[in-house]
Amino acid sequence: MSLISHVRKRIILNRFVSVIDLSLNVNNSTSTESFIHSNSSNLKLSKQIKSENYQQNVEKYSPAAPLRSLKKKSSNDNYATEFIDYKYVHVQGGKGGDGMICFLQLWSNPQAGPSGGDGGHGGHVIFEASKNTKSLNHIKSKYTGEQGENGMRKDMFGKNAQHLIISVPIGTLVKNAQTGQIVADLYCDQMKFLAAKGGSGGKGNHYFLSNKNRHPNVAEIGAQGENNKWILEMKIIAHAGLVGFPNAGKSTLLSALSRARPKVASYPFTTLKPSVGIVQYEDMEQLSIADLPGIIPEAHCNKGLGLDFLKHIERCVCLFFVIDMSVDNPFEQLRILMNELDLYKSELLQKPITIIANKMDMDDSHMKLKIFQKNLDTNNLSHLKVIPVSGKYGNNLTELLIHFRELYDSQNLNNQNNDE
Ligand SMILES: Nc1nc2c(ncn2[C@@H]2O[C@H](COP(=O)(O)OP(=O)(O)OP(=O)(O)O)[C@@H](O)[C@H]2O)c(=O)[nH]1
Repeated sequence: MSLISHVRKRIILNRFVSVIDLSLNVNNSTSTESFIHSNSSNLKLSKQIKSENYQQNVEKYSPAAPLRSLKKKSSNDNYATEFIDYKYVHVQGGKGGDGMICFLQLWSNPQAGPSGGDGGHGGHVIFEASKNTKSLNHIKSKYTGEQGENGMRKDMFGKNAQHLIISVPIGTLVKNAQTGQIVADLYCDQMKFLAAKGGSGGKGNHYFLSNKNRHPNVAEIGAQGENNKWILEMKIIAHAGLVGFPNAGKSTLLSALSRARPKVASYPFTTLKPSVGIVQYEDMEQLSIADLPGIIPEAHCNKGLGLDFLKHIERCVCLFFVIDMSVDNPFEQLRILMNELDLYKSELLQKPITIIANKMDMDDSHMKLKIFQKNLDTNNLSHLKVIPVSGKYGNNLTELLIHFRELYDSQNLNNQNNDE
């Protein structure tokens, strides 16, 4: 055994023994060997002893003292990170590498001529649509491309820099920050937009060799990359948008379906901006749902959160109408919602619509649901699928999620993204 491994073994043994000693202090009946042979059972044993000691101490000193627990965050403290649907980005292409000035000196030919290599090109900054990117939250305000490598001696060229690829969600619009003009629509997966060109590499002094100038003492400096300012805007904010009256339970439902934590409260207009949650299926497919601000009659005339809210609906691929089954006339809610959408933009009603009958845990909700469905039949709306749920208690959400996935697969909501 080498000296080092011997010393290491001693250290490990010492540490082990000190753990054993600690445990032995509290339970002398356990022998050292038994610790060595069953280390895991020791841990359990020492934990048990510690908790027994703790109990004793509690009884000895402060029998009435309550155990302090970490303050539990209420769900309302834990807001969803604000959904960002546009970002202002400053992009700078990477600088080209500088050309080299040097002269080759060989033992046979001390003046073998200029041999400075060219600099490598700077990296471009590229926006690329990716189906795995669901939001613009990760986008920074400034990106600079990588710099090209400088040219080297013996005519060695510097390496070109790697391009910097920034992934954005499918359906991102790129706008000129100064004019607001749309310059690109990244509507399908892996579609790219060259946001800033990298600078070209400078020529080394070998490039300037001519009959007149046999000793060029000059080389180019690498060019600066392009400097551009863009606005990235998400055209589509979610696969499905939760549309409903204030207090219908949209935010509660989104929290139950995803990890988003929008603000939930019993007063109307708690949701002022859309928040988006991601639902992940077993095959790793991710679908997004947006909790949209509540709608009230005459929203199309800009009442309540009015046009702002309606603008967001346009950017969802399918619509889930959340109807509160605890109110006197739930069908009236649906009628007003459809009417408002129709008056704002009738095309909105062409989107796939599903009705979520929410608050089914409330008294009379089942009776109201029956009347609601009869009303659908009499108003020629029987083709609309109704899914009864309770967002608060998580009832029947699986059916809703299965329906959402089927809708996605059958209509290929992704393709719809592309067409819009
Ligand atoms: N009993 C019951 N109450 C619910 C249910 N879903 C939501 N609520 C309650 O309804 C109230 C409003 O819920 P929110 O989720 O904030 O409603 P919202 O539609 O997002 O409201 P706005 O943000 O104003 O548009 C809260 O007090 C919830 O606890 C449900 O399924 N059953």
